[in-house]
Parts: sequence; structure tokens; C-alpha cells
Amino acid sequence: MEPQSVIFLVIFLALMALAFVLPTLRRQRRERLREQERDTLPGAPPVEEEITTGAPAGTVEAPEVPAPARPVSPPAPPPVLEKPEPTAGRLVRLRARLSRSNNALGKGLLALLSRDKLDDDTWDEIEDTLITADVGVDATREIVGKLREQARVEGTASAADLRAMLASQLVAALDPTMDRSLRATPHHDSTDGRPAVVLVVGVNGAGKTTTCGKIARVLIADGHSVVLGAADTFRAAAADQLATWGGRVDAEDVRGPEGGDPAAVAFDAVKRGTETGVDTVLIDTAGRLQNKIGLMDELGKVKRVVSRHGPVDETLLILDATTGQNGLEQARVFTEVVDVTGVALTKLDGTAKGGIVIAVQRKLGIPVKLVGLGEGPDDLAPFEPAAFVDALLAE
Ligand SMILES: Nc1nc2c(ncn2[C@@H]2O[C@H](COP(=O)(O)OP(=O)(O)OP(=O)(O)O)[C@@H](O)[C@H]2O)c(=O)[nH]1
Repeated sequence: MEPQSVIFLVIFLALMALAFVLPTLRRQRRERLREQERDTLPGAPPVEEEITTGAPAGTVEAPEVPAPARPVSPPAPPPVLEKPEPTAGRLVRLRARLSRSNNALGKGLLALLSRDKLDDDTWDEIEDTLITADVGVDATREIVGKLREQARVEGTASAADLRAMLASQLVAALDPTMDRSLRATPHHDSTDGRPAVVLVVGVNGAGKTTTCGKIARVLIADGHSVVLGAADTFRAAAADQLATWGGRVDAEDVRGPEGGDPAAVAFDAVKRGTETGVDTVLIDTAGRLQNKIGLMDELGKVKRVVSRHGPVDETLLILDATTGQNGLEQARVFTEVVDVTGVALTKLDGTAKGGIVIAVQRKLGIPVKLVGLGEGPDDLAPFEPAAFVDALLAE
């Protein structure tokens, strides 16, 4: 064979060998990549990205590896349901929260009542102390007037006796005969087997959503079932906040589109609660300023529309205790728009003005049914006048 032919033959054989080896190398690479892909943990960047990143700009390369399926996240674990604390004795458990913020009142009054001589100046100081604690001017005058009279009739009394007399006057001012039960369960006469409906109203930031969540826990702790209606379509996060509260104790929540009609959401929530046969539907409403007439009208509409299912059983006004006497004016406006049947006074842990409870009841003539004593999920207590006054006067 001629040397030229030998060279051609060698080149030909070399080309043939390449044609055979290259696909094999490609196949091996593909298999390596697949193995890598199998080893990739969920959440790591997909292999596809690694391959394409290095391609020169403008070149279109046929993908050598089929696009891997997106890493699938493991299914979310079922929510861990919480077991709320029983309601009995909560005010006693939370007593320290009250006395911590009010002990200035307790200490101050005891120091005054311990004076050897209870002259006019001392009585004035006792009055001032109670007014400073937000008991209200009229209520304070009445309470101190009765206390003075009692002290005079009973002659000289010890500081401890006077303190006990003052406590009983304060309890009397809170009218312990008022019905403070929350009309939140179908056992209540008016419900006819449908869920009891609780409408929660109040100015923004008073603690409506939080209190709705806390009440749901109270009801569930007592063995009832609850649907939450997120009729606060005004504040975007409120519905999420309510859903979170519900999720923790397995209470379904009903919501509508952001900025939607609150009355429609409230109506749907009651409908849903009736269909699913729950005991209670709790409706959270938007925070409304009393001077925004349109918003107050809207609240009236919510109540009217919900009433198509049957009367609202409890309209609970949420009042922030730290707003003091200003809160009272807000409260009065609410009572004109909706028939408020109970008051929940929140943030009593954050004020030295616990006397506001007396002022609220006196001004509105509506019982304080619940008190909020902290941000914790079970920091809501049924209101009990004697236990409250005892904590208020603690030293
Ligand atoms: N310390 C304390 N904080 C509370 C209490 N109740 C509610 N809060 C806090 O008050 C803040 C406002 O509560 P929300 O429930 O969002 O008030 P809201 O009335 O629903 O507010 P809007 O939706 O804006 O109308 C939150 O930070 C709550 O944790 C309480 O009893 N004590």
C-alpha cells in the first residue's frame, strides 16, 4: 500500500474511533449529572441552572439533560393544636399583673387611711388618689362620701378596717349584681339552635382582633366550637391575624376580599357557622373612629345584615384601658350606633388607672364582662368585681 493511502486510512480510523467514543463520553456525563440530580436535596438549586449558566452568550444549546422536576417540599406537618387554659380562676392567676400596675393606688390609699387623724385634707387626698386612678369625679365623690359617713358612724376605725370599707364601696360601685356572662353559646335562650353570634366592635388598636382570638380560646377550652368572621376588611393583616388565632385552636375562619364589604363577610360567617353547626360565630370588625360617620354607618349595616340570620346575641365593645377618660367618649358613640351588651377592657396590665372599670360601667351602664391583662393568648379573664378590687388595692 502506498504511504499516502496508509495516512488516509489512519485518519479515517481515527475519525471513526472519535465518532464512537464521543457519544459514549456524552452518555457517561449525562448519567453522572442524573446521579447528581438524584442526590440534590430539596431546596438546593436545580441542576438545570448549573448546566445553562456556563453556556456562551448567544448560543442555543440543546439541553443534554431533561429539565429536572422542581424539588418537592415535604408536606407541611399538621398544625399542632394548643390546649387553652381553663377560664376558672384566671383573674386570680393574672392578679399580679393588675397589682403591679396599680400598687401605687393601693399603697397610696393605705398610707392615707393609716393617718392618725382623717381630716378634710386627708379625705381630699383620698379623693385625688381615686380620681388619678381614673375612677371618675362623680363616682369618686360618691364613694368617698359614703366611706366618710361609714367611718363617722362606726367611730374610729383601724387602717385595715377603713381599707375593707373602701373595698366594699368600690365593689358596690361596680354593681356585683350585673349579669356578666358572655352570651356566646347556643344555650342562651334567643339562639333557637343556630350559633350564638358575637359582634366585636371598638376603635382601631383597642385589641379587637386579639380579644376575638382570646375569646375563641376561652370558648374552645370550655368545649365549644367556633367560626371566626374576619369582617375587618379595612386592615389587610387583620384577617391573617385572626386566621392565625383560629388555626391554633382549630377554629375555622371566614374572610372576604381586602377592602370588600364587611357586612357580606359577617353574613357569610354566620351562614357558614350555621351550616357547620358550630356553637359560636365571633365577628371581628374594623377599627372605626367615632368621628367617621360613614364608617359608623357601616358598622350599623354589619349588624343589620347579620341580624337577617337572627338577632346578634352579644355586641362586645373593646375598650383600651390606657386611653382613660377619652375612651369613654368613644364608647358612648358606639353605644349609640349598635346596642352594646358588654364591655371588654383591654391592656389593664399596662396602666395604673384600673379605676377606669368603675367609670366605664357608671358612664355606660353596661357591664364589664372581660378584662385583658396581657398579650399572651390566655391573658383574658372574666371580670369579677371583688377579685378585681382586691388586686386594685393590693400594696
Ligand atoms: N398589654 C396588652 N396588650 C394587648 C392587650 N390586648 C391587646 N393588646 C395588644 O394591642 C395591640 C392591638 O391589638 P389588635 O387586636 O390588633 O387591635 P385591633 O383593635 O384589632 O386593631 P385594628 O385592627 O387596627 O382595629 C396588639 O399589639 C395586642 O397584642 C392586653 O390586654 N394587654
